[in-house]
Amino acid sequence: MHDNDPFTKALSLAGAQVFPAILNAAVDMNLFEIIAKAETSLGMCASEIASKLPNQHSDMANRLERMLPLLAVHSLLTCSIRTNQDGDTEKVYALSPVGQYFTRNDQQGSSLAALSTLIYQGYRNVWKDTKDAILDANNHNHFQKVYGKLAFEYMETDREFGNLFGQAMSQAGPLVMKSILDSYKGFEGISTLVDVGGGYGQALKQILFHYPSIKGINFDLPHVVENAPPVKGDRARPSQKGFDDSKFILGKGE
Ligand SMILES: C[S@@+](CC[C@H](N)C(=O)[O-])C[C@H]1O[C@@H](n2cnc3c(N)ncnc32)[C@H](O)[C@@H]1O
Repeated sequence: MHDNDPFTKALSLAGAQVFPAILNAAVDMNLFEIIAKAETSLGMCASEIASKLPNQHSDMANRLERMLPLLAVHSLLTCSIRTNQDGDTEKVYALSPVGQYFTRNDQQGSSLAALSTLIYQGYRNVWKDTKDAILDANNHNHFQKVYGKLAFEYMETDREFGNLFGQAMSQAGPLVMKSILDSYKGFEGISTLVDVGGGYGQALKQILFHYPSIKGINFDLPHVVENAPPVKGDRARPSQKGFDDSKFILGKGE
């Protein structure tokens, strides 16, 4: 059987739920952060990774050895063979350029980890009845049907979900904004910029960092603004290119 053989492809799709579950477990267990700190570029073997986990048991490395190849098949890790001093070989795993996006190792602490947790765990009740969202003619907002409220109203009552949403947006957003700022020049010449629905204000902070003369107003719902982590700037050197947080204002919507 070949990889592109229809039965092989169909069989792998029949088990398609396994990969999101393993990716979610890897994010929850901080595996990408652990592997990112490997001492050599070749990476770490399963028992070395297991030794860094807070939970220890004798089968841990063996269980990791069953999940790490799946992450490698999906290009999140690289896998190579290391020969030890005694001549034994073992598999070692390192972070790939794709896997880097699931760590928070860049300067802004941006990452796709919280976004994947939001989509897998945060929305788990929404996924259960997906077909209902299609078949029920009266279902115009599936989130509202499942939770009894519109998404942003619900987030005000379920702070855990609201915080996860806020983290997902503020950690993933900068990765997109970085490319926008590289090519889009429409912010040039603006004196005041209002980000309506700006969440925790990370996107606005990035724009103000590139355009220090802009005054920014981050506008969002009161509970979002109240929970936003403080935005720290570069007040000591406001005339230099950088982010001056005296120009950053939080606006509360209703
Ligand atoms: C998809 S998120 C965008 C997050 C943000 N732009 C970022 O990059 O992190 C949409 C945002 O709109 C906000 N929002 C929804 N309804 C709002 C309203 N009536 N007034 C102000 N903000 C609102 C939500 O709280 C949420 O933070």
